[in-house]
Amino acid sequence: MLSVNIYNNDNMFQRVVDRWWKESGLSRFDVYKFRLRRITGQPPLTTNQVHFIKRRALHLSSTNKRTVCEDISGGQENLRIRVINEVDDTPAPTGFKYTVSNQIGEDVELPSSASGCKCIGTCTDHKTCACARLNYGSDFPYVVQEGHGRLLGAMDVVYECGANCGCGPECQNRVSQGGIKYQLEMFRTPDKGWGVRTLDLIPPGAPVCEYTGLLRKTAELEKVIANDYLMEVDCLQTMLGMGGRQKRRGNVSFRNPFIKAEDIDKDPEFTIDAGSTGNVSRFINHSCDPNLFVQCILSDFHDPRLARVFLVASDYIPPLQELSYDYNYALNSVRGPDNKIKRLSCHCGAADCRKRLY
Ligand SMILES: C[S@@+](CC[C@H](N)C(=O)[O-])C[C@H]1O[C@@H](n2cnc3c(N)ncnc32)[C@H](O)[C@@H]1O
Repeated sequence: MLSVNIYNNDNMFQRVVDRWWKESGLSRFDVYKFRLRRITGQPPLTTNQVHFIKRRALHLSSTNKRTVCEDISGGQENLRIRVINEVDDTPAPTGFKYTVSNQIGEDVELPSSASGCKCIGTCTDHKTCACARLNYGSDFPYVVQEGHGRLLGAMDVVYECGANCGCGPECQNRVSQGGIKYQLEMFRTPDKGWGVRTLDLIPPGAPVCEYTGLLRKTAELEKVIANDYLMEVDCLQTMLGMGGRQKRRGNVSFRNPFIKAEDIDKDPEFTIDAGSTGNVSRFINHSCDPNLFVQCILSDFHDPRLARVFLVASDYIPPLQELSYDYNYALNSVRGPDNKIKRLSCHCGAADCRKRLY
């Protein structure tokens, strides 16, 4: 008989493993799942701090939590994002302006909007939806169940419906649009500053949040003081197999009219700078064994150099688990103002941690 110990606050609960099985995760890793059974006579796995609430699988009440901010978004997100500090006396972060969508830098010119599809209401037929047909496999990239959409797999780029499409906001090809859909919480970590965790169960493929900030030319960033909140928009490089933050299928053909192949630079032309303005994504830490991946999405316009960047669940993420993605820095690639190589130790705690972020 196999049993496991579950720790919740100071309590230890032992459960029998009833059944276990293997599933394929989105990133093609094997995921082992265990169905647990309470031993006869044991108390249920719940404390007075833990409640089950409808779809929101697990929600910690605030009784023994120190809330330092009721909503870091100041009411801008659909769901409030509480900030908790049970570690030290650091107050909620300030010094940045919360923004739910990208701010456009002065020298950045946005392309004109894509023409969009001619569907009405909601797009249902991938053969006739002009946006669906731009995707790998000429299909809709998402499955939508009970109002929640999930990507079928990581893609070089996802084409969603946008501003000039005939369909409306309920369309199944607009899953990333309309703000956050899972309850998130910011919390103070012992060794990584602030971090973000989910209070909901997030299924694999679900877009969790957009990485927002000031969209600026990467070259311009050399003139300003570096910060820890930069995200290069490397959609084009990913599409062309020139690198990029995450492993991709690498099977999307390059057929974008905006850019001539000979003009393409190895380095992304644009970067989202969340140093002074951004959203909850700027607080998501790095892990060498992450539960989110970076996904570029095109909707209103189709220039991949200016794609929107999302963090998407790579697996089931249970309530209270910290969210993380792989920052994917090249080792020794970060230099200080004195031009000396900077090093930053990694505290992600993964079994196969690479020990350094950069
Ligand atoms: C984008 S910010 C993430 C939010 C940050 N923790 C905060 O408090 O604002 C990136 C910075 O967080 C810290 N960080 C993120 N992941 C880390 C990790 N795995 N180990 C150590 N520090 C980490 C590093 O200081 C890094 O430069």
